[in-house]
Amino acid sequence: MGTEESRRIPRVLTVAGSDSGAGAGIQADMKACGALGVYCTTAITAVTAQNTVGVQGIHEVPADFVASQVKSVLLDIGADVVKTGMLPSVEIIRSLCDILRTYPVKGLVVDPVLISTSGDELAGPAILDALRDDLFPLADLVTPNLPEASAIIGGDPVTTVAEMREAAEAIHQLGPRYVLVKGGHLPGTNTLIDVLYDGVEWHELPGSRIETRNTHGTGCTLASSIAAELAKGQSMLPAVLASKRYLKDVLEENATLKIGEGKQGPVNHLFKLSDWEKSSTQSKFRPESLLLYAVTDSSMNKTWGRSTSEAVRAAIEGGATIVQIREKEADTGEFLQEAETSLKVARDYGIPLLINDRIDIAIACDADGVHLGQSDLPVARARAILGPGKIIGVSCKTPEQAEKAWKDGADYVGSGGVYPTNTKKDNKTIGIEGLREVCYGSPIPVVAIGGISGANAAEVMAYPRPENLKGVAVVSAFFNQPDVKKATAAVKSVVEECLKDVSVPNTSS
Ligand SMILES: Nc1ncnc2c1ncn2[C@@H]1O[C@H](COP(=O)(O)OP(=O)(O)OP(=O)(O)O)[C@@H](O)[C@H]1O
Ligand SMILES: Cc1ncc(CO)c(N)n1
Ligand SMILES: [Mg+2]
Repeated sequence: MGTEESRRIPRVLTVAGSDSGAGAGIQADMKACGALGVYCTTAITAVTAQNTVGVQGIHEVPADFVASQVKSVLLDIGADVVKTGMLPSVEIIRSLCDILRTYPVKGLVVDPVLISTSGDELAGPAILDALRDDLFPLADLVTPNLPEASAIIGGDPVTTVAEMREAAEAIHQLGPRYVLVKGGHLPGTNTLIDVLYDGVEWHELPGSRIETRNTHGTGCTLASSIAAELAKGQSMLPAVLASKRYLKDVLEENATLKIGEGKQGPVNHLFKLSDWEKSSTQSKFRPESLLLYAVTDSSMNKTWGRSTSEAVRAAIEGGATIVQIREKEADTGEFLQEAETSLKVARDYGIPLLINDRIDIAIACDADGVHLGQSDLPVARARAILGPGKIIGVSCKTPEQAEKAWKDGADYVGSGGVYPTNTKKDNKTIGIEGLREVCYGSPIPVVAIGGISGANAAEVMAYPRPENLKGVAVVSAFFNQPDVKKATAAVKSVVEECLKDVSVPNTSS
């Protein structure tokens, strides 16, 4: 091994149940620890079938196998802190206590999971005695919710802060160093208080109630994030406060998130890692954007005395849903300049703009992607350079080319020339039949290109058409015209008619 000091990471071992809905249980613990930079190992005590409606089933893991999981972790990876969640049998509790006496850890956080926030029972009354007699005396912290606190102290109601304080004191008598009675179930108040008791002092820790359905797993999350903070070396009160801050962020950021149809959505622990809608790992490509694809041509723009960006604006105002800057004559500086001004226009309208062939230009102006021909940079290399967040289209004349484009990471295929065209020299015409063969052989969406205009767009897009044929790409019929906006709108109305027409079979094919 090199002389380099090996890096350490705080470790938590969670001994808990699996929540198939992933808002609570083992899944919550792993995600919360991950979000807080702590390595979380697991010993699964039960597998539950759960969702946002409630608990549909529980399958207990035999106590000896829970013990094996715990030992496998402690004897190799080790743990700074152990956190317990759902412990569905007395045998599991007792075998865990035996192990913890043999292999002591720095901290033990016990979330006495009896009843989930959805009100479903997760552990029967027999568990209570084992928790009280065996596990609590070993615990640094016990974190009951209000129903659990009530059950632990024998059933007296715990629905006010005063009763929470009394319950915390009574539970502290059972042996844990600290007790945190969680106030998420406090009725009719906008301020939720958690009460932390250390045997001498009560800390009433307030938090505003956040209006959200996504509270399934709040207790597990609080307990495991406290375990994570303790594993980092925090003392108890700062660890609890840091965890409450984390949970507050999670609940606030995901207040309106919709997961599941039930009353209780899950906690979304890892929201900070990436916002899927913005993250660069999420392709921006939407197949429906291929409906009306405007491909610019600088020689036509010169003929009609308009700049590329003026042509782009007119096409978008006429209804173009995606734009490609195709420049075969200009030098790189001119091309980049055209691309940048056109990109500003496209961004104003929220329309994706791709660059034809030139991946360097696409990168330089941060375009939404590139469209590559068969003789351009190989698609796999372009994908490796551009990453997953950019759109890549590929010109294909055969189903084999389409399948290869897909395998190499393309988002869509441009297939043609469907009709003879002047805008691409020596371009083989494949016709409607050739286009359909490519569509049937392509796993990814297809846009038709080549000589398409208002006069023949219906033939291309008429129903029935291949499901993945998403639109038409047009050059001359848009840009070799006195009024680009009008010309674009004319083709758009033909195509949109075809989309509406899903009943009458196309008679011309
Ligand atoms: N709507 C909410 N807004 C803000 N904080 C909340 C809300 N609901 C719960 N909390 C907080 O979440 C933490 C967990 O409390 P709660 O009573 O929900 O635990 P629990 O019932 O064990 O949760 P679960 O069983 O779903 O894991 C507490 O700090 C509580 O104040
Ligand atoms: C498996 C599991 N553990 C804990 C909770 C706490 O709510 C839950 N709902 N499910
Ligand atoms: Mg709970």
